[in-house]
Amino acid sequence: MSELLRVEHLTKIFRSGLVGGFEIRAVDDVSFTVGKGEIVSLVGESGSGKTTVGKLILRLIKPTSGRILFEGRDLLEMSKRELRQNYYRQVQAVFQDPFASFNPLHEIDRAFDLVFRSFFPDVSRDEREEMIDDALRQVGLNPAEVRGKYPHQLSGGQLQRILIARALLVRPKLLIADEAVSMLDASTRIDVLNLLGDFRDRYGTSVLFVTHDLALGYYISDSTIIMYRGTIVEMGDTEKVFHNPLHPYTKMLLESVPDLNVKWEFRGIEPEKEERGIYEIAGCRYAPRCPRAMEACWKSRPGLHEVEKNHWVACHLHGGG
Ligand SMILES: Nc1ncnc2c1ncn2[C@@H]1O[C@H](COP(=O)(O)OP(=O)(O)OP(=O)(O)O)[C@@H](O)[C@H]1O
Repeated sequence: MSELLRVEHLTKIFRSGLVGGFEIRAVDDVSFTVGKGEIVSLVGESGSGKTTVGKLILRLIKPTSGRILFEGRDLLEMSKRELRQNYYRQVQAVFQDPFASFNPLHEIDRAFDLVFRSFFPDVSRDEREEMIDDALRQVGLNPAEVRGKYPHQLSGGQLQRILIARALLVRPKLLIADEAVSMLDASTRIDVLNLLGDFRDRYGTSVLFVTHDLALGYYISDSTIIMYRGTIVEMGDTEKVFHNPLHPYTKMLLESVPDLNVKWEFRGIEPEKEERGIYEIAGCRYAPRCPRAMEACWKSRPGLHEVEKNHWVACHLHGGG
């Protein structure tokens, strides 16, 4: 599979407070690739840095260090004009809350205005109407039922489909879907996920699927990246990561995926985690929570190590030295 996106040693440090403030390494030395037509899930709990990675790729924020290459071109070397005219035609995004993406005072049709102004300024009115109808049909909506409606007259699933229709209208090479199905009910969620898979199969669209939900990641992706506190702890072919998880954090995550045979039970409330301490640890950031932490885990940060073809893990238990 040829490469579309390459992220190299990406780091983003946020500084919190002025005097006596501290640094949050939201993304810390993260490297991975997304192939053409590949669906990659970026999985991790809240605060692991997933959204920050997505924002860096969308160039909404600048990295502290590291590079992002799209088809070999360094994003930092692209001018604002190039980003607007070329990059955003190739890289589109859909976010979590569909309601937040629409102006409640405007008909949903207005959501397409910017796309047409930016990328199809010369199409006629009739062509434009036809393109919107066609895009809506492609995401399983009946144009007659949704056009001319206000956001409050449609469901979250319908609005999210409209946003996906808008993103896919420009036939991007990469779609960043950041918790894009999290707010939908279970059956709509699968429909929307299937839609992403369908687009990949039809048009070769690559997808970076950002989620905290392992089951959804497993369902849709070819490759999986597991993040913990800004770092990648394990990544590789989805089947390998899920069926042969090696990092204690991945194992813990997989054990906590609800299973029909396991009933939820109260296990006490986890104490508040000390954010500051975690970012200052010299070794593995997972060490404070890891049941198998050894001396080395506190002293040095394990690097990603290829344990089998297309399966990497950053753990001292598995040779990451
Ligand atoms: N603009 C910002 N300023 C300061 N800290 C930030 C900023 N954006 C994110 N962070 C911090 O960076 C860390 C990673 O945040 P990020 O939103 O990328 O995580 P996430 O994995 O996407 O979590 P969630 O699923 O809750 O959105 C968090 O500790 C967060 O508080």
